[in-house]
Amino acid sequence: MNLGRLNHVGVATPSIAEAISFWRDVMGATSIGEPFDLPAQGVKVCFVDTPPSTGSGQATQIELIEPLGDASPIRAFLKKNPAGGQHHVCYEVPDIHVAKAWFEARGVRVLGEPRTGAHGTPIFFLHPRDMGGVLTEIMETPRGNH
Ligand SMILES: CC[C@H](C(=O)O)C(=O)SCCNC(=O)CCNC(=O)[C@H](O)C(C)(C)COP(=O)(O)OP(=O)(O)OC[C@H]1O[C@@H](n2cnc3c(N)ncnc32)[C@H](O)[C@@H]1OP(=O)(O)O
Ligand SMILES: [Co+2]
Repeated sequence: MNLGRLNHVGVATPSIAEAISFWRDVMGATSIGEPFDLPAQGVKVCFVDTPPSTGSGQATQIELIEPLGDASPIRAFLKKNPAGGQHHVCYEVPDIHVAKAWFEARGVRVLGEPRTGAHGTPIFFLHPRDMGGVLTEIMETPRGNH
């Protein structure tokens, strides 16, 4: 399995609207996307892109997520962390099925089957207890970005 780049850091928030003001006014972010709903994943999402250092690399991304619906998987997290907080990290891989088999063969709990994530490619999550306490998302690299 070829582990790829860190695609995004997921930050849970009770209010994407308030988080956008913070990232714009306090953090000085200039590339803030339009929030969009992902009902199948139980979240409202908004991407905040931070530019690459001059002349090198790719932008980094904060993925703001707000609960959508009663069954949202982040409601329990926000109950423990009412102001929100760093929720997960996401790495890219070239092939989601090869990656799933890789982690399963190493006894890491894969949470559910691959499904389409916020970037439009297949994703799955790895249980934080098997990942040093870090909820980890694995996503297939968008075509054209290989
Ligand atoms: C997919 C769309 C988008 C994208 O990028 O494409 C997203 O990223 S959406 C992100 C939201 N979706 C998910 O998080 C789905 C995966 N998450 C889950 O399945 C659950 O949240 C799970 C299983 C990680 C935790 O479930 P729950 O909170 O209901 O259970 P517990 O409270 O009992 O937690 C069990 C255990 O895990 C620890 N925990 C929970 N959340 C986190 C976290 N974000 N980071 C680190 N650790 C976490 C919790 O403290 C418990 O640990 P314990 O030692 O037992 O106290
Ligand atoms: Co994510």
